[in-house]
Amino acid sequence: MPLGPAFDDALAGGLAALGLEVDAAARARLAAFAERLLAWNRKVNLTAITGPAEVAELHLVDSLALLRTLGGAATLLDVGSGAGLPGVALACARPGLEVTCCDVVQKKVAFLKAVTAELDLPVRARAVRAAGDPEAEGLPRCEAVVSRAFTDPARWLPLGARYLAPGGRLFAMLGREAGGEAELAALGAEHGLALEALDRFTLPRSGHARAVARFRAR
Ligand SMILES: C[S@@+](CC[C@H](N)C(=O)[O-])C[C@H]1O[C@@H](n2cnc3c(N)ncnc32)[C@H](O)[C@@H]1O
Repeated sequence: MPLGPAFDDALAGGLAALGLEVDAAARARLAAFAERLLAWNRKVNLTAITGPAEVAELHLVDSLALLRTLGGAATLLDVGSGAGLPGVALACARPGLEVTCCDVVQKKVAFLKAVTAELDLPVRARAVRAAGDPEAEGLPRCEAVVSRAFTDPARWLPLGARYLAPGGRLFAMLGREAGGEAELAALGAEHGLALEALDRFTLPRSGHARAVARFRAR
């Protein structure tokens, strides 16, 4: 079922506010992803956010904000992907990006497999509990490693760093509680990571403050 103008407006407004260029084909993939997410949500608990405009801004635009700091990464691992956020949203927006999503809940991974096959996206979905041992878990080491709403930075940095390919970047997606640059840099240093960028932004419709922190191995 089409999501209607509220979805299109919130997506367009959010992308414009963040200065993100996402072409018409990618927007169509994002809409198709959101439609299937809401359709599956009636039988599998994937998200509490169900209004079309809210899905566009709080899920899709928030996920796509990562494009501002992603650089030229060719491979991306999304840990605790849930309904595919941010991994599937990023695959919709950047066709060349090879994405692996993992989640411990089998039903969510069934959704990820179904939606990415239907939309013909280069996404692998794995049902596994990420515990920091990529080889044993069948997860790749990637140039970009990310999670959203998965755990706090103090736990995420040491775990996520285990999945970095040489020269890769680790991303922490942060909400209102994002610490200052000095605090994040100190936390990174504890785990052998250098803070490279702290990108703060505000989602225009909701006014929610967000940030993305990017780290590299020292
Ligand atoms: C709050 S949800 C966030 C989902 C999605 N990233 C989002 O932003 O909407 C956290 C997800 O992490 C998954 N999860 C929790 N611990 C995990 C682990 N160790 N490995 C993989 N997935 C995990 C849960 O099943 C859940 O789907």
